[in-house]
Amino acid sequence: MKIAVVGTGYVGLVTGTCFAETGNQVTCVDIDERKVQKLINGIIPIYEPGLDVLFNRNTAEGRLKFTTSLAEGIEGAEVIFLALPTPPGEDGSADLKYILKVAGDLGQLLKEYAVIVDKSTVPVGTAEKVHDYISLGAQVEFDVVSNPEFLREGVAIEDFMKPDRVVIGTKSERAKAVMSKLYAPLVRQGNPVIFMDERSAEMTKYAANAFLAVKISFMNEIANLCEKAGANVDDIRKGIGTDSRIGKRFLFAGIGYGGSCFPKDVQALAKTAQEYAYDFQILKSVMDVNAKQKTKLLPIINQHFNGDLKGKTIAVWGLAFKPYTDDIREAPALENIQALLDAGAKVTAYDPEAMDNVKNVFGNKITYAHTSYAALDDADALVIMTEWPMFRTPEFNKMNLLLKNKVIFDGRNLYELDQMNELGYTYYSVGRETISQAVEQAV
Ligand SMILES: NC(=O)c1ccc[n+]([C@@H]2O[C@H](COP(=O)([O-])OP(=O)(O)OC[C@H]3O[C@@H](n4cnc5c(N)ncnc54)[C@H](O)[C@@H]3O)[C@@H](O)[C@H]2O)c1
Ligand SMILES: O=c1ccn([C@@H]2O[C@H](COP(=O)(O)OP(=O)(O)O[C@H]3O[C@H](CO)[C@@H](O)[C@H](O)[C@H]3O)[C@@H](O)[C@H]2O)c(=O)[nH]1
Repeated sequence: MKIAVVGTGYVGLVTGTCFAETGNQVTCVDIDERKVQKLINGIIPIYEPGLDVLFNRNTAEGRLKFTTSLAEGIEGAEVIFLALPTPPGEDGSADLKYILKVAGDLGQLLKEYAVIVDKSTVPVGTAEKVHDYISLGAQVEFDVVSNPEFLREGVAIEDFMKPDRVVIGTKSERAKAVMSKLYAPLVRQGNPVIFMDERSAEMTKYAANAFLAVKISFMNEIANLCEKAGANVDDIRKGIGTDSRIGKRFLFAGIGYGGSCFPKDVQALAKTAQEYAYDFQILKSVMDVNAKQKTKLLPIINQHFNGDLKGKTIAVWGLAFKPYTDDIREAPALENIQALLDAGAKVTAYDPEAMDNVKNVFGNKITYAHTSYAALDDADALVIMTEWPMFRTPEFNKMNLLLKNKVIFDGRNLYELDQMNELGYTYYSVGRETISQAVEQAV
């Protein structure tokens, strides 16, 4: 099948590459000329494990192409995916300007029937709006389908090629047949294609992300209560996660969720609720809890240094919003580093993939270490923000020689409490230990 993907960000690139891998002829379109030139030259602008192998194979075999021309990209395409940004507008709702601009352009350009697919995360009613915008110029028949994407960064290829489910929102039998054919190689027994109407598909995407954000925030609140009550959130996680009704995943307490999706999508769903005059209380709490959780370690760090961080050197391990990505959008590390700088501390940071992106934010305000150990050299304490696997089993002997003080503030609960005790570390983590009265007052 010939398909077009408009937008070559995370989702567009993965969608295009994976559909090329399943034998389709794919053209990806982006207005960013530099990005398109890079892609034509074989340079992938994002770090995503496994993407390079598929990308190289499919570009080499001519199934995956790139252009800045929408007209050229959609020529002869049976399916046109819109994988465009939907950032928060000023009021928190999803800004549809990128989607509706392309929809208007498509109306002028379509020469034969095509299925236009909203792959972006868009609020209820967007498929209808896209339909209206295309209709303004279209001389041919077309359908607009909502097909939200559920991939996670870092495991995007696996998520895309072996999806738990594929949600397709359309009432058109013709579009259903086209989409079923396209997804046939990806859906396995038990991992179904679920058909529904457009509005329900749009809402499904927000419901999924908001539910996961609720799950994480709930555990973060349990963790905060554990600290007061002298319980251990890791044990609680195991204790409840083994109940199949609850499930083991997304129960990890820490310093809150970040990334390009949960924060903006929870906010956008809250805005949708407001538009329909529905008071969605849980969402308001989730946003509130997460905002507090992201900077949870700061008062503890401050208290540890008796309220004086001036001149202290803090090593920070982990800058990306989660491991296996270089994405720093809404990463808790950014807010924490800024607060440490504001308090007069010096920051030496290390991340295996996200350093270049962080340099664009902090420039020379912080120091960038070449290795995780180099970041510790003469540091007064270590702060852990992202759970990259390499941080899980460090050589503590080496760390002991480099750190000025054996102090770790761990936002991701990487180490066992007993182990840290034995090693003689002052170790602060999330939800696993009664924090001292003094710190508790500061929190
Ligand atoms: N990133 C994720 O993990 C993820 C997962 C699921 C869903 N989503 C959703 O998918 C959508 C895209 O997310 P993303 O992270 O890939 O976005 P992104 O910002 O990384 O990429 C969007 C791309 O669209 C391009 N673009 C903008 N206007 C254009 C136009 N008129 N024509 C062609 N290209 C244009 C931009 O240059 C950019 O390359 C969002 O709605 C997001 O919420 C993202
Ligand atoms: O138990 C957990 C799991 C995750 N997180 C945090 O939650 C955030 C999001 O993690 P994750 O969901 O793995 O990353 P994303 O790539 O943002 O993926 C989410 O957002 C995408 C965009 O909408 C969806 O497609 C995915 O299904 C959805 O998981 C990160 O900051 C994680 O550190 C926790 O704090 N605890």
